[in-house]
Amino acid sequence: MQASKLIENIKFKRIVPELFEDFRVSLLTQDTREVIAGSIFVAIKGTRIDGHKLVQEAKKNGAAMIIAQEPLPDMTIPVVYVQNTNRAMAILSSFFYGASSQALRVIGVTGTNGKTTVTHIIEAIFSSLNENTGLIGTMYRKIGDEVLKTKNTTPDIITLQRTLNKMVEKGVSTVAMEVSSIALVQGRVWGIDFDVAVFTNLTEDHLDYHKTMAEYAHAKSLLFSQLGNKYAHSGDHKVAVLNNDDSLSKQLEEDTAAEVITYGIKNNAMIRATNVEIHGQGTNFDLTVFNKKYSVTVKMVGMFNVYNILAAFAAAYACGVSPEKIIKALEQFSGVKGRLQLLTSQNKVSAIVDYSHTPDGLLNALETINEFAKGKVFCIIGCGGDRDRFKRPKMGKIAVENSDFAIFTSDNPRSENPQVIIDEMLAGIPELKEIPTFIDRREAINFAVSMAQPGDIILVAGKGHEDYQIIGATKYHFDDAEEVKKAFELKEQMD
Ligand SMILES: CC(=O)N[C@H]1[C@@H](OP(=O)(O)OP(=O)(O)OC[C@H]2O[C@@H](n3ccc(=O)[nH]c3=O)[C@H](O)[C@@H]2O)O[C@H](CO)[C@@H](O)[C@@H]1O[C@H](C)C(=O)N[C@@H](C)C(=O)N[C@H](CCC(=O)O)C(=O)O
Ligand SMILES: Nc1ncnc2c1ncn2[C@@H]1O[C@H](COP(=O)(O)OP(=O)(O)OP(=O)(O)O)[C@@H](O)[C@H]1O
Ligand SMILES: N[C@H](CCC[C@H](N)C(=O)O)C(=O)O
Ligand SMILES: [Mg+2]
Repeated sequence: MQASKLIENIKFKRIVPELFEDFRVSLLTQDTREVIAGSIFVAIKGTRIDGHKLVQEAKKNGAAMIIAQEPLPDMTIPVVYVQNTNRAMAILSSFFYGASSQALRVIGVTGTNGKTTVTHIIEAIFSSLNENTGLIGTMYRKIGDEVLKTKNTTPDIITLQRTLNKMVEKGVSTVAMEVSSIALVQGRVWGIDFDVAVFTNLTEDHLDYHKTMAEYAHAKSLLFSQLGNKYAHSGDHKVAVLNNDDSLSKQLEEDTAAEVITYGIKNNAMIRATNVEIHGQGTNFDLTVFNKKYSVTVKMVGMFNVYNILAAFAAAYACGVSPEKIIKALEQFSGVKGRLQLLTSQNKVSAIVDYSHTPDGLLNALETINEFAKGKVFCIIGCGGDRDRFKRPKMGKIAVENSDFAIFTSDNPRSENPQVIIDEMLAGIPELKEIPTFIDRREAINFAVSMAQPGDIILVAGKGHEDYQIIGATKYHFDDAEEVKKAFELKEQMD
């Protein structure tokens, strides 16, 4: 695509110099490290770095044009001044990468907990129909069977548009995508044509970023207010999938112009589960789809997973998939790595690796485990550094009150002092209770495994699928499931 043609898509701009030699754009990027000859570099003012300060580096690396919102010294390459480079990046990337979301069925999932799980269930449903699927989220980006690494749960808009473009090339038809509140606020999904928007729940997290629960709720609502504001005649039918048991859904229903489909357990809903029975190996429930009833058995456990299943069911149903086909896929689905992942030692001690890293997530995981635990429940928990501090005392309290034996340790301390994080967790405990604490997560796991007796369950919470631990600025290899297996082996050798 020619540069002149691409920048035509921005209405209000000033080009310096006004007349420039046109060129074929090789790449559109906001990152100097990606720039190649013939690139357009978009200068973004980030939280750490101001891209405007890197324009010389971009030029040195081959950039042929700069998009900026602040005055730059004479550049000798054309500079397009716009009011907001973030918005310009969203517009340009949509045109440069062929507005691929319009050619795909895009299902966006937002909410504090359950996004990764719901997107995986949705992917499994559409794969079972022999569709070529795409998935974008915390763990990876997946194009069919190809797995691509990812930095953020919801990538920046250029990476996102590039990924969707690749999905179209590879024949993907349906994409399940996690949409984080931070991404919504930062405009990382501006211009994405969602077909279905799913809301899981809203509980406390990310208050370091959003400051108040009201702002956090507003961020989530953007996915719904941006959905379905035009009614196309081509059957391009937008649907909002809302959780009737979460009070925010009323607000989201008001925010969207799309048709709404509700799900729930406690309150009446269009898609509803009743008679839920959870046992060690899975869950049974009755599913009412409008007025029709089905009986369902799934391999996943936990009341919260019934919500996740209902959310995914409603999303697929909204796309016209029959209940029978959805149920068949649900019954096959065995869960997501690091979400209530069960490991058992030869001497019958169980460990569950789970990604619960919010107060609500931790409470849900512990409540589920307590439902089927025969022996004692251990809970190994830490809280991430450089993230919401307010959740630390709450998570400490939840761990102590809902397990027989809580052990506090480090999650990803990042730039913070790990002992300070542990002390903030200890501050949430009402009485002066003796809690074993280990800065070293491996030691915490070994300690719990050495203490546990046959029949006991050890919840290793907070890091789920993560195969790293970030201490300071260094990312070390660390995998909870691997560590548990090693600790089990060590114990078996000693016994
Ligand atoms: C606080 C935050 O949200 N930061 C995000 C933000 O980065 P930033 O504003 O700090 O960017 P920056 O590092 O200052 O860089 C500014 C600009 O300079 C450019 N740059 C930078 C360095 C360089 O050498 N060359 C260069 O060109 C960068 O490409 C960027 O355009 O924009 C980046 C691109 O979109 C994101 O990758 C980055 O996410 C960081 C890694 C992060 O940790 N974010 C977390 C808080 C987050 O977004 N989490 C959510 C929710 C998670 C969940 O609940 O599941 C997520 O969606 O991941
Ligand atoms: N619907 C739910 N309600 C409450 N807790 C849940 C729900 N689903 C999952 N959880 C808990 O939250 C943890 C994280 O689940 P999941 O990864 O699906 O959420 P997520 O929204 O993608 O999280 P993240 O914001 O980190 O990407 C799980 O390990 C589980 O303990
Ligand atoms: N998406 C969440 C994941 C938290 C996972 C936890 N292990 C941590 O590092 O705090 C975040 O970035 O806040
Ligand atoms: Mg996720």
